[in-house]
Amino acid sequence: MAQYIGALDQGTTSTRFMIFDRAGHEIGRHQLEHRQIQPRSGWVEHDPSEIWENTLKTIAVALADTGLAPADLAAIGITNQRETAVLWDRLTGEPVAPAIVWQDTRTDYLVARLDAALIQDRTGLPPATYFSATKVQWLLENTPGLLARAEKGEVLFGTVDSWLIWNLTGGKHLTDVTNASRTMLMSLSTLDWDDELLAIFGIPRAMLPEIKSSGEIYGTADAALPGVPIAATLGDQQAALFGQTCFEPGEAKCTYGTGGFLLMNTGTTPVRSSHGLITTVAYRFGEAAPVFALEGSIAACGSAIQWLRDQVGMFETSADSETLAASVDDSDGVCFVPAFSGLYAPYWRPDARGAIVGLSRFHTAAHITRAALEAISYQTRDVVEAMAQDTGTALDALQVDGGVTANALCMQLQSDILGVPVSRPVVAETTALGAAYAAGLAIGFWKSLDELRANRHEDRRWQPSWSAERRAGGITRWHAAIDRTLDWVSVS
Ligand SMILES: Nc1ncnc2c1ncn2[C@@H]1O[C@H](COP(=O)(O)OP(=O)(O)O)[C@@H](O)[C@H]1O
Ligand SMILES: O=P(O)(O)OC[C@H](O)CO
Repeated sequence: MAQYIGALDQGTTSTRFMIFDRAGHEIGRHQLEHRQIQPRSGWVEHDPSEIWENTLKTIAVALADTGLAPADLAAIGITNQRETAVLWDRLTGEPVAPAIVWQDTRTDYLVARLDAALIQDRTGLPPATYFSATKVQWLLENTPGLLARAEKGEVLFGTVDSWLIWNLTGGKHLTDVTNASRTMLMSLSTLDWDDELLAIFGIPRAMLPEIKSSGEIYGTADAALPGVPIAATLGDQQAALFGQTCFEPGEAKCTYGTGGFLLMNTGTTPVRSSHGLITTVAYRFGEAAPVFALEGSIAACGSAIQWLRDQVGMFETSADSETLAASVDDSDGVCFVPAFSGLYAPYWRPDARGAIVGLSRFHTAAHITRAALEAISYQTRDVVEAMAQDTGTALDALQVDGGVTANALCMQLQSDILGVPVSRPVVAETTALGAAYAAGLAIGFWKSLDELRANRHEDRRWQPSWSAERRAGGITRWHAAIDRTLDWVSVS
């Protein structure tokens, strides 16, 4: 058998192809950013063709840089930004519209009309612009002739995993159950598309992909990787949970990328949240029982840093945020709530918008940047609290990963604000690693979950240093700042 497994990680900001060996060590990678297209306030789009072109380039360069051939890969796994909706023409394979990205809020008026109890009960998701269903509905209602073509099966829908599999295999229309669970169209009890939901959103079944498990051979990649089996697909947050080897109920991780996502494995029984969390599918291998997770999704995490960098111009690179924030001892009472797309978990307030409060003439870019790092940590604390209330178990440490965890100050603040240790693994690219692990397990490259667990090694651990009084004061001020962001826009 070939000695390596590949992972294609198509994230909100960038696309990367990574290659791992049997010990879970990274052998090589290539990564390319794509454009964040924001034609109007609240709209966020990606160009599906650009994403596909970047996919081909990252695969080619990663192979060239490592001197490997496709035949050296035993399989690849795919992992992707979730919820983002892509529609394309079945005959030409061309996108029929820009992809509507998970952060996009243009469909808030459609969400406001939904029966929240029905949606939540059927899908495990609180109705929100975040999920795919209203994005597809919006495209069908606002593109002349599209609905008629979709009804005839001429126009297809998929989340980004489906788009990539379609292109990699030359025309298979599939998704996996973790991605399907984010569309707001799948029943959590049948794990199939739900006819009543399809009717509510006006989405023809003919345009939907077939729902497969997260780990099985879907086909071989004829483009870019001739002959290599595609053996796993998971949404990126579920892949990170898997890559962090959270295989047992109660094990959790938090990934800090463009958004922030805390997932806890809840075993083979879905746990319903009473505190603003999502019930989602964590993974399923073949016909085995599905494993579920509780998730706290935070809309803006690294994107708050990107915003200060790109829109406001406070620093040159994301890494500079750490140096700038470290130049002051604290945020001196400044709070930054990056509710750019409203607030997700545990608040689910589409009417909220971002705010920086507590400013005086004394404050500088350093205080605001430090407040952004604190906000990432306070938002995470809010979902950790909700998780503790739902499960009755408090976390005794937090496993972290994702781009923002390169920021040691942010991780120290996270430990201070949570009051528990924060642990980052040696392989911080746990999303890609999780997709590789799932693919490797599906083809027998790795034999057991225990073998994968033995590969996890801690790189760095941060210990809490704040007094309980300081922590309590910070949390009170954070919640006061949250209150000031609410009721800012009308969503009906
Ligand atoms: N040193 C850093 N400090 C703070 N934020 C960072 C740092 N490095 C990267 N980021 C942020 O991390 C995000 C990218 O993380 P990544 O895990 O690649 O995200 P995604 O999967 O969403 O594309 C960006 O928003 C970037 O601004
Ligand atoms: O691209 P990321 O890592 O920010 O993840 C995006 C999530 O999948 C959205 O639900």
